[in-house]
Amino acid sequence: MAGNFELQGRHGKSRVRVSRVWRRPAAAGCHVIVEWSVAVSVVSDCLPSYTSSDNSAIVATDSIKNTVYVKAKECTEVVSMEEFAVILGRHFTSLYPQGPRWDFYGSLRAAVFGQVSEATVTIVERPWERVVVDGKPHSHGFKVGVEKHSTEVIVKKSGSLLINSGIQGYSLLKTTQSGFEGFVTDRYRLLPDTRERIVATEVTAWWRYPFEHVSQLPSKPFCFTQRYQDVKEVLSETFFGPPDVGVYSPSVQNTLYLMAKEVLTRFPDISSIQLRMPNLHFLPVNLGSKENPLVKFADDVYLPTNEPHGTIEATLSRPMSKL
Ligand SMILES: O=c1[nH]c(=O)c2[nH]c(=O)[nH]c2[nH]1
Repeated sequence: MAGNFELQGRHGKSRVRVSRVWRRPAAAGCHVIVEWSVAVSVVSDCLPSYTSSDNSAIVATDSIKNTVYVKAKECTEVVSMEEFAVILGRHFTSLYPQGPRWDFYGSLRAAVFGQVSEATVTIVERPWERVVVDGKPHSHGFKVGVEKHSTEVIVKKSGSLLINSGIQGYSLLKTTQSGFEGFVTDRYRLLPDTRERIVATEVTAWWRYPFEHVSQLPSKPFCFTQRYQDVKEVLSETFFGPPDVGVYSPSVQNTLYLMAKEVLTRFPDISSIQLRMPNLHFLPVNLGSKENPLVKFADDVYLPTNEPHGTIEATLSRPMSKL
């Protein structure tokens, strides 16, 4: 309580850019590099700093930023961004307070202040990908890819944990095997039924791992990075279908559902997935007049657009356990 009002606050540091290289000896193979943009936000018992000039319980956002670099340094073995986020979350929720503090007059002052009860760590990766030269993966050469892996981890002082991971900017398109027909016909409808169109989207996916307490984290490191690659592959395989014939999509909605279902079917260690798939329309080009039919559309020339676009999203979860 702050006066007659209820006050809640959180603070932290955003866009902390850190890159970590693991230089394995030549015999062990390749160098590994990651580049992460880290945001840390803590809920802490420093309400007096909002309501008065007492900053004694604030963990400075500058110290939060410094911690990111210290922890990156301490990771002598390759870690995934999910593991790194858990390391940071556990650090902030276990280090503070460092024990009771006593003020000048010997009274207990800070035993309860400064406690970080919760830390949210968000990381977005810049997708450096190993280059291939002469058909061989390069030991220390990288180029930037497109779609981005990210994670959001929430750790509470109790050890309660939430790990979400995701993909952003995953652009997919197919030139056929897509249609849209049988939808509502009313006075606003102009769109004809079609069984032949381009479908293009930029997938944003978020999925949740089932580890709900730090004690449930697998002791043998679970490879979150590999799971990210797996999910990406399953999403694209389901979107496109087999290379030679593809798979017919009756709507973005149906394709989205099948993509989400395939992820949950293939990966028991994912408890739910949210997909956002904007429908980025490729409009048929018809130009001309009665006298001068300049361009007549024959499934060949399109006007690519992203404004306006359809917005289609859904979340698919496993049923809650009845236990
Ligand atoms: O796959 C689609 N779903 C829609 O909901 C929709 N609406 C629209 O105009 N075109 C499409 N396509």
